[in-house]
Amino acid sequence: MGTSQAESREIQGNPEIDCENDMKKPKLTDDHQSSLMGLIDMEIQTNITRETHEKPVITSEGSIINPENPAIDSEENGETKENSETESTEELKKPELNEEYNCSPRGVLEIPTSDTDNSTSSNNSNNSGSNKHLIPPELSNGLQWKSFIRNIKKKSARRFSTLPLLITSSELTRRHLNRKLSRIRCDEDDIQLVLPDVMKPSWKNFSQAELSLATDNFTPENLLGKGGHAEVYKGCLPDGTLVAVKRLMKKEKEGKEEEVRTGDFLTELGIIAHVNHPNAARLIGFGVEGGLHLVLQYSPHGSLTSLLHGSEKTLDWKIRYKVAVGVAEGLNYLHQGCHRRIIHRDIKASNILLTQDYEPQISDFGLAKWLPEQWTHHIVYPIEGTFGYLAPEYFMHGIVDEKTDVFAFGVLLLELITGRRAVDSSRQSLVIWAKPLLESKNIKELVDPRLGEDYMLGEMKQVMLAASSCIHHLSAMRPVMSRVVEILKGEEKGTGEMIAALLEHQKSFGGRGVIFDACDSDDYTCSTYLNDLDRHKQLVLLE
Ligand SMILES: Nc1ncnc2c1ncn2[C@@H]1O[C@H](COP(=O)(O)OP(=O)(O)OP(=O)(O)O)[C@@H](O)[C@H]1O
Repeated sequence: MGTSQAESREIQGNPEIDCENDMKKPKLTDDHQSSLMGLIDMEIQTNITRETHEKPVITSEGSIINPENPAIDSEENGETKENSETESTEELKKPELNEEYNCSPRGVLEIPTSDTDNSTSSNNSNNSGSNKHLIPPELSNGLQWKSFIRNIKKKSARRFSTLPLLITSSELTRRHLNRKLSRIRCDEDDIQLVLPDVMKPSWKNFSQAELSLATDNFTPENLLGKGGHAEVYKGCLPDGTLVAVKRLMKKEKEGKEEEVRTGDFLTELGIIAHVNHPNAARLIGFGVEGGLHLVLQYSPHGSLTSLLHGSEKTLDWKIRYKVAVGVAEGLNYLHQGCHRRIIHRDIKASNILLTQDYEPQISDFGLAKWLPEQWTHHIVYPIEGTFGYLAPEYFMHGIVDEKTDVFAFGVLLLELITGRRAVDSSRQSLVIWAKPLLESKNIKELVDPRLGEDYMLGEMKQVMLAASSCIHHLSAMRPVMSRVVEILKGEEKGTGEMIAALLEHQKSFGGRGVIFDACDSDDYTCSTYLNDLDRHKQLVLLE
């Protein structure tokens, strides 16, 4: 999460609640303390239902936007007022829920209540009688925990709207559970998590004292970075492991409601705990005392932004190419290789961290969305992300699918090629600047002058080809990430194979047809897109 980006995020909770339609949703009562992971699960569901705060927001980086969207306003907001936004969304997506996607990433992370709370558990979205879990006594009894729960309960009550539930206990069949889930123990604590077999991590639940010890009491000297709603501190565990402790800030300048920020934070926890790939940030543990904390693997080289744009030293082409391929593989995993289909929604240089050997890791899953298999896309509000990286169908219509990330990845590739920022200090969009040069294959003009001739021409051409196809203004024309990986590695397929791969890909998403895209029509040309982008920029800058 880049500071300016998060600073500009502005969301309002859904003021309209349809409690009567919440029959299947987890009910939280004072007597039934739900678990952290159960709450994460709810967070993910409610995340989908947020309504936009229609005011566009500008940030120091020009990074975030939340523009008024006429199409949305006229067609969907009206409906939202009467019937809830669900219906319009449903109409577009026509989801047919089945057991294959009846639990979200958050769903499988649930830690239901203690044995005495069986009644609540049965209401809980993912619980099944055979999956009882325990909250550690220090959590379930502690004031800290109670106030945390209370806080979230308020939020849950306010923000549950009428989206169809993606997860219900009845939908979780035993066969499904047996096949996909296993119970694991979470470190020494009595937390037991339900997780896919493949993952089996052992997260530690850190006490406040342990986190304070690790970070030297969160001393400013250990501050690694500050986002819009979190601060990240370097820490060292007693066994010498270096970690990054991400702490949710209590207050935010922007006025984003605390409960919404908590939601984003839990979203991040829910997703990050679910991913397991060398090119995705790794969760070591979490803490709930004295606020919400994520404990992550420490990335010694910091973010790609600092290496590419914030350092005197020129970043070698070899590392740039490694980053390009690694991020592509990480995204391909999120989209297709992961247990669930995850759209990151905020791919940008500051969210790519580098390990000791410069292996890139996708981080900051605060905006990520889980997309059910047979849905073509989400329509989301508010339109969050970072200006300069946003696909046209997203910033104009709020449409989110894999191609949203593909576009942002294309912009990231342009940064690696050119050494320029997605939006420079004079608010010039890198996409607008680079498009004509890519089309004319003007390598000399495009390539970062700091690189001189120190790059492999073949690799450079591959990265340029990938960038060019990823930033296509028509989402259907952008390649899927598996193909982007091939292009980057020079394993490009012929046209026939490409079409076959595309059809195969579509089949793998439940036979959906060509991905719906409001911008995908013959009369939506590249120049229309560039005009839109320019107008969009003006809108952001005017605010
Ligand atoms: N695991 C890590 N290892 C090293 N540094 C990290 C790690 N995680 C985060 N950081 C540093 O802290 C900064 C802030 O991280 P984070 O992703 O939480 O915030 P952000 O991206 O700035 O937030 P937002 O974009 O939501 O405003 C990062 O840009 C990075 O420099």
